[in-house]
Amino acid sequence: MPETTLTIARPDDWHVHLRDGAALADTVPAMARYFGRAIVMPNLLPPAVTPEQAGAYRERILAARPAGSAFEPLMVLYLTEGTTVDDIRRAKACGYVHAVKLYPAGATTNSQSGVTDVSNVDAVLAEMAACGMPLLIHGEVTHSEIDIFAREKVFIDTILKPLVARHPTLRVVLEHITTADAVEFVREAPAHIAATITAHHLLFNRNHMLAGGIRPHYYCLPILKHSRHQAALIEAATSGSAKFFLGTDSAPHAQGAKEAACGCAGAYTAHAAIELYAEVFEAANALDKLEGFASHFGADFYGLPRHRDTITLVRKDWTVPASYPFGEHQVIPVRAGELLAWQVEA
Ligand SMILES: NC(=O)N[C@@H](CC(=O)O)C(=O)O
Ligand SMILES: [Zn+2]
Ligand SMILES: [Zn+2]
Repeated sequence: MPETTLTIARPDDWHVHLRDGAALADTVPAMARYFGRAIVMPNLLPPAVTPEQAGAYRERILAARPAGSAFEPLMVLYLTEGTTVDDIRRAKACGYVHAVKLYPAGATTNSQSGVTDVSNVDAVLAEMAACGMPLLIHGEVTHSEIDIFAREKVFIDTILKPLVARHPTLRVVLEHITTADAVEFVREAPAHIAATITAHHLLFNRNHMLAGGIRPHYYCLPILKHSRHQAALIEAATSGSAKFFLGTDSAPHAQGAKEAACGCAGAYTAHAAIELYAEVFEAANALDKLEGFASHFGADFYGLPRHRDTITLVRKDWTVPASYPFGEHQVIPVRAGELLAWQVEA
């Protein structure tokens, strides 16, 4: 008999995009539905590069919370070649900045202010290692001659391995991993090097995006890979290893920006995040491993307390709406119009 309910400690999302402005009225309530905390990505236009800018962004998020919500946004500084050691010290001291994000310049949405050569930020990384500030990494190279499906592996081999060798105590999260190569790198690395895994990279491979028609709502970065990489991610997420934890990378874009001749990268999953992960863990016969992945390992890595309260998932079919409001626009969610098997009890 399949399990019909599952109660787990309240989960957190260790990688999400809430955007800004009018969109916050939609993205923050969606995230606050049952997530206790979220690591909020700083790739705004312009990006949040100082603790003051991150603090102002935090206030805008807090103001968009539904009445009575205890949802806590955990802020991240956007690393640029202008970031100073003093920025890191002030970020550590302010209490609300929990990490610094490395975007290789040109790698993804709003990464144009990112880093062109990581050796230019070594002094800042040394300060982060000294004060225990985690570095979150979008792990892809950007050179036009490198195949898009190889960009994560080439980044690990040519940028990340030398970086962790230069900064052996730096806490690192390789974000939204998509390959067996990333799983292997993280698994073999010391305990202070971890990874987040999205629901969509567990549920889908590149055939879902490209076979039988091109489906722009599956287009995200790093791009969906071969099913053998998907299998490696499922194995890692459901293994019970504390090095792999939940980060949705829910990244909403307006419908028109995705359904375009040159569409934006990003998949929206905040409408059904834990519900989508539950489907993956159930299919892998590993529902007993969902709580560690979703509610324990990320908090432990960031040195934050695990939540004491719980949420309950119920096995009950529901149909995902065709779209959700997104500021002045609409966003098309992952699995729009399709059935999902799990629901979170209100
Ligand atoms: N993942 C994506 O495809 N897009 C993200 C950026 C990112 O996380 O790389 C976004 O901000 O839209
Ligand atoms: Zn990214
Ligand atoms: Zn992201």
